[in-house]
Amino acid sequence: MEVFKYPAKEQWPELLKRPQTDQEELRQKVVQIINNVKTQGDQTLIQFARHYDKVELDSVTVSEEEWAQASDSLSLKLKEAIDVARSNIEKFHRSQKPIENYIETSPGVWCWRKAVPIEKVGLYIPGGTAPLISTFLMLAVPASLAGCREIVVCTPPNKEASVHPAILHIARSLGITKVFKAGGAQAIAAMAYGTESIPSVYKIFGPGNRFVTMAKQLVSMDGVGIDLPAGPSEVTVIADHTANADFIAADLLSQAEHGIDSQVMLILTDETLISKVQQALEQQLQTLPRAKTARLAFQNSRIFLVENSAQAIELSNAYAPEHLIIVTEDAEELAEKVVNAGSVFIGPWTPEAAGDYASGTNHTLPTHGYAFSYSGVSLESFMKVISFQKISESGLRAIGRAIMELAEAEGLEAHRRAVTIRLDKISKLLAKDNKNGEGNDV
Ligand SMILES: NC(=O)c1ccc[n+]([C@@H]2O[C@H](COP(=O)([O-])OP(=O)(O)OC[C@H]3O[C@@H](n4cnc5c(N)ncnc54)[C@H](O)[C@@H]3O)[C@@H](O)[C@H]2O)c1
Ligand SMILES: N[C@H](CO)Cc1c[nH]c[nH+]1
Ligand SMILES: [Zn+2]
Repeated sequence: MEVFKYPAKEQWPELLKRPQTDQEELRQKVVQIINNVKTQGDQTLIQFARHYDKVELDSVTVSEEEWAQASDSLSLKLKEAIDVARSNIEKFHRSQKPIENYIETSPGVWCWRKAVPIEKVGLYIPGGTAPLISTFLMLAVPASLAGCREIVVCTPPNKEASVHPAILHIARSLGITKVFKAGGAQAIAAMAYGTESIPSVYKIFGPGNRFVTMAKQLVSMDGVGIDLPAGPSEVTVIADHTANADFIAADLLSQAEHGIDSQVMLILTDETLISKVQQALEQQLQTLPRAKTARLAFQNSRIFLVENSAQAIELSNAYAPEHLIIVTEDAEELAEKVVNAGSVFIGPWTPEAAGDYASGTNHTLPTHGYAFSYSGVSLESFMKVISFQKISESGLRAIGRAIMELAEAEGLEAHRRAVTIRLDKISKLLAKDNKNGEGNDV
């Protein structure tokens, strides 16, 4: 990892750049894949599985036998780990249930919102280099809690031309039956437009590589909802003299091992940590199975030495990392100053891996600078909030003038008349009541 000592602010934009890819070339490739799926459906999925996943599929559907064997093939330890993670994810996401506020904005004018589940959702579970069982929990648990009626799942087939049994085990426990063997951009297209086997959905969720992320962005232009651009993983660590170099190295490696396009950043206020972390990284890489991938990811990654924690947080906010770990004396205070990040991990005992798997927060998070404007997946992501209003006659009289004035200013006469026609009617009714001696307000 290249080291930058006290970089001047003008250099920050260049130093904080994400790994670049030729977006136009990528877009053209993905458009082609999407078009193939639109015209040839399942056949394209089977062809791409042969080409990219190196497996021969008869069908993209999971067989009865695969479903039946899934749970038995898992160890008890893995099942227990899944239960712990699921329980915490459920607790945290259940607490996100939107509150329905019933507000009287003016006398007689009532406004409220109601959250309803999105009826049909598609979950993409990455599986190119690792079967992300945890991503399935992160998406399927809130989708179920939200009450989505139809949950469609796509994940690349593994070497056995099947789906990881843990995914099937979790699916069964949540009552999800529509799991398909399809990966990459073609899976996104299948869930957006439908194929013979895969139903189309209203909104697609899930992280993935650049092909998946580009496909989500392209189908979103065609009216299909997407959660967020959740691409190659990132972590930034802010550390001072109190931090443990071995812990820092482990956390940096945990994201670098995801893929060669991952990016990890280390911001230090203590110069002596630079060599300590570098040594720890080298030592841990010796026994890391995915060391080759991590080393390549380090080519995109950087170490910054800054003067104090205020500068550290400013630099991190200017980068907007997917994950931010803060291990400084004033970690909680610094965490208060975070304005751009997907998820924050405070103190030495909070590894980023905890959020990846089992603390309860969602790990589907914005990358590539999207944390400037996007949040990670939550329970609300699986819901739409519909606004309602009800106005009484007196309520319309109270706000009618404002509506008419604004409509007139916009030159939209029909809008103005939609109010005048009612106010005229109210006036006539009032006049009639007065004549009859009742004089009630309406
Ligand atoms: N941001 C987040 O919240 C988050 C969460 C988990 C994982 N991730 C990221 O998700 C990514 C997962 O990537 P992955 O590759 O392991 O799995 P993936 O499932 O996203 O992609 C694998 C599929 O990509 C397609 N593909 C591979 N090479 C291709 C090519 N040259 N042209 C067209 N299509 C091709 C194949 O169909 C393959 O099945 C990683 O970058 C990881 O960091 C992000
Ligand atoms: N760190 C990834 C999100 O960027 C999520 C993940 C899944 N499994 C392990 N990690
Ligand atoms: Zn991870």
